[in-house]
Amino acid sequence: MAGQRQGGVGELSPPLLVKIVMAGESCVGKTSIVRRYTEPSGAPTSSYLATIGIDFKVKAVTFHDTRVKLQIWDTAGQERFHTLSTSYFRGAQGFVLVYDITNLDSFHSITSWMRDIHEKAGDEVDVILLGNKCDKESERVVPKQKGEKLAWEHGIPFFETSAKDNVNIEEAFSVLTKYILEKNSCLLYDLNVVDLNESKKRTCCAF
Ligand SMILES: Nc1nc2c(ncn2[C@@H]2O[C@H](COP(=O)(O)OP(=O)(O)OP(=O)(O)O)[C@@H](O)[C@H]2O)c(=O)[nH]1
Repeated sequence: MAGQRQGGVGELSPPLLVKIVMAGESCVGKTSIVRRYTEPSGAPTSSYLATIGIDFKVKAVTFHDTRVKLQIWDTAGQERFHTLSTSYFRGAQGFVLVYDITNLDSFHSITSWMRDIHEKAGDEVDVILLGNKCDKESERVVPKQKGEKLAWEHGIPFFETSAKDNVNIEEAFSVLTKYILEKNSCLLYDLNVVDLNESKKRTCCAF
């Protein structure tokens, strides 16, 4: 059980570090989703500002008494940043793969993004698929069933989300975190600057 393992709140152990990477085409809403999840008043602004290169945010969560520090890397979806963006895939434990329900190309590109993820981060990483902008129902071109089918084919969870209306954002990250922690993979404790030698040690989760 997560509550009985080291890393529990009561023991004041350092949090586990989990690296999550946002992936998907430009303008699908990756930055807006990260902002909505990590900032208290994280509603997206109506003006679009493309991510240049890479950005990251940190969010501390407690999961079944285990403290977790989510390091969320927000990559740029523009083609010219593709090599840079995918270079950050290595070492990630989880991916939030996003398309826009009003943009068919962004949906069709998901298979290629999945290939990139497995090529760079291995087959064991956890991925969730998000069909974002579900508040724009009148402009929808990707039926929900198509998203569900694609996710089913890849064996990954699926949510339709709205960063604008805050629909399913918390739920999506919560499911991804749960999957990562349950996988019993080796995660690092975030010892920060307390003891640099200790922080290099790998510690296996014992769920
Ligand atoms: N209606 C609606 N608009 C959204 C939603 N999420 C994002 N947007 C808008 O979509 C545009 C692009 O959002 P971003 O979050 O910058 O997209 P991105 O995927 O990070 O784009 P890149 O940085 O180019 O990769 C912005 O104008 C947002 O306000 C949503 O859920 N609903």
